Amino acid sequence: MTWDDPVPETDQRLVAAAADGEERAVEAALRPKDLGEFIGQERVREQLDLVLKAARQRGGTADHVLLSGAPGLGKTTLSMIIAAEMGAPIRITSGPAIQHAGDLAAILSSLTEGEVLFLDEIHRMSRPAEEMLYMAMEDFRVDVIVGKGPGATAIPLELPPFTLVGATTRAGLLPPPLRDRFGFTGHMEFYGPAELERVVRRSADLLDVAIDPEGAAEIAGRSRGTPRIANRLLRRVRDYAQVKADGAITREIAAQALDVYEVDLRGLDRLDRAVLDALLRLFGGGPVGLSTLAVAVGEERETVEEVAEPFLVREGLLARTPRGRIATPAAWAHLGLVPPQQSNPPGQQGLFGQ
Ligand SMILES: Nc1ncnc2c1ncn2[C@@H]1O[C@H](COP(=O)(O)OP(=O)(O)OP(=O)(O)O)[C@@H](O)[C@H]1O
Repeated sequence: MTWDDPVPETDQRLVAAAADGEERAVEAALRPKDLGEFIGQERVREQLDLVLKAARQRGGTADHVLLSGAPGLGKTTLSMIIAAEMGAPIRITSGPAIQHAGDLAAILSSLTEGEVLFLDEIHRMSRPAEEMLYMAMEDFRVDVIVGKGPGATAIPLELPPFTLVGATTRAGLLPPPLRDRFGFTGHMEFYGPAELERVVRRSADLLDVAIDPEGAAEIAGRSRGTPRIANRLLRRVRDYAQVKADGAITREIAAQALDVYEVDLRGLDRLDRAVLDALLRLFGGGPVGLSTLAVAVGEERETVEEVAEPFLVREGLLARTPRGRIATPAAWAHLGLVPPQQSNPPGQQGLFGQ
């Protein structure tokens, strides 16, 4: 596997959606092996099931598949399931690992018939590689350039039919000619609490950890809609249950453990809460500029903007406005604080109606 990029420090948080190589190795044991085992994502699952069944009935290779969605929602898992359902081997690489068109040519020319090529972070591939991929996807052919300058010649190379599974967190960044060459695009959504609870119970089963439904629900509720985070929290709660109790996970044990790890009931961690806390206590709920907020929290501007804010916005706790960041009523409620009295004329909803 080539997930070569180092995970930034801020992504080493317990609630980060990204994973490093070590974690991916641990995750391998928890991956569902077929579509029936894959929890949630009903629509994508159903559509993919049809695509794969039809390809199998025709005795051919499945169409190229593009999976988009946030990290940790199961794109890699689905690509492995596609290969398994087609009875085909899978090759895994990523956009950033393909710097030159030659890197891609080497991979493509070594594929066997029907093989699945999983290209993670496909939006981060180099432009020449991307252009080579167009032809490979459409005509199962690449032009290998031999030599340099005016004497360079293109030698056409036939490829066996293969299925490309591209994964991206940013479907909008893909050039339309690339997007159009996928026969099927599946958009992965964040998971609901009931689905995450199933993920936790299934993983606990595989890890041979006793957990009751309330314990699973407690972990699910703090997992930010993301199976990867649910599995990671489960592993930390398992440690706690083993050291501090009899190993079994109940609601109480899960809550105690996640309090120790500073992951709150809604899945906010220390950084998220620090941002909200500063916004509410120091700036009365805003509006306040991003730079000022970052200084108040003692973090880089980018950290606040790219690491903390997306989840706070998604949760409806913070809003980005042209005049600065503002807290929503839910943010006051979440931190157990009372918004300051407003002196606005009747009909205006305080800070939020401005
Ligand atoms: N639907 C699901 N049911 C059960 N477990 C799941 C599901 N989706 C993901 N997981 C688990 O979550 C973890 C992360 O999944 P996966 O690596 O497939 O995510 P990803 O979307 O490819 O992430 P990235 O974008 O970072 O590569 C794995 O351990 C996987 O088993």
